[in-house]
Amino acid sequence: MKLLEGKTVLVTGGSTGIGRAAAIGAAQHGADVAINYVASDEKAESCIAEVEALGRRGIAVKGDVALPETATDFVAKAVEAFGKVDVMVSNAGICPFHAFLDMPVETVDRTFRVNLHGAYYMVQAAANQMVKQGHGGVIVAVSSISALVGGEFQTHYTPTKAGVHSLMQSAAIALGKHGIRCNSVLPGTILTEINKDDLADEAKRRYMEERTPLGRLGMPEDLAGPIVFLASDMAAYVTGAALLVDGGMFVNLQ
Ligand SMILES: NC(=O)C1=CN([C@@H]2O[C@H](COP(=O)(O)OP(=O)(O)OC[C@H]3O[C@@H](n4cnc5c(N)ncnc54)[C@H](OP(=O)(O)O)[C@@H]3O)[C@@H](O)[C@H]2O)C=CC1
Ligand SMILES: C[C@H](O)[C@@H]1OC(=O)[C@H](O)[C@@H]1O
Repeated sequence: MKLLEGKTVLVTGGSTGIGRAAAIGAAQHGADVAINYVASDEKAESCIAEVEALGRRGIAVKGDVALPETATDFVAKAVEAFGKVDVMVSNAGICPFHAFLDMPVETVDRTFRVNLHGAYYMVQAAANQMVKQGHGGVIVAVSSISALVGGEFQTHYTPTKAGVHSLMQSAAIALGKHGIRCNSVLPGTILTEINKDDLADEAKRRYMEERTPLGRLGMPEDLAGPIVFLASDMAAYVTGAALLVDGGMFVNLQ
């Protein structure tokens, strides 16, 4: 059964990792897809090639989500190509691991601007388009298990993920009257570019695997199903919710 037949789905940070898996998952479920990305031209093109190989339409729009104009431009280009926006997956993010006491101001500012300001601008731009269209819509934000727990080298990152989680709760209230649902997914540790260097440390990787009741770290594709589900009518009465997708890592105290 195809869950997103005829829908237009926008994904930020769609060139690699979780965003790419969400874009391809949406296309597999019948959606046309627009992705945003900031640097990886070839990877963005190859994502769109995969979308088109599935018989769906796709466009890639380059832009830094930290800038508000990237959001309005992304939405405008998607509307130009496909006529509407049904779903926004706000996913783009960075996590430059660094110790707390000597954290550079620039690293803090950039992480906040990309992960939190970027999500805010994208969600707002998509919501304005959905309100204008007048037939509701869906926003799914990629938050993190890190919205709920800390990380020694993520003191600049975890507050942004808590912020994204909170943004979805408030947006669900602000946008419910327009028929727009807002939810977040909270991935655990998923093997992507964002943590390639961090998990190159064999001992750390083994420790993270052992903390996971399902016995393995996540793959980007593990997020595609939950994101497609939340974007679909199967989740028609789900808003303001947060779905952990972490192999059980969060509940594993002892
Ligand atoms: N991997 C994990 O364990 C977890 C990840 N997450 C979250 O998932 C999201 C996706 O990360 P993940 O797939 O792991 O990492 P990746 O590094 O594989 O993907 C990040 C994506 O975001 C894009 N991006 C980065 N900065 C910007 C920017 N300024 N403007 C526009 N696009 C940008 C990248 O584009 P480009 O390739 O062009 O640089 C890329 O498409 C992030 O929000 C992250 O916080 C949450 C929990 C766990
Ligand atoms: C980048 C980390 O490996 C990843 O990001 C998160 O949000 C979680 O903390 C994961 O461990």
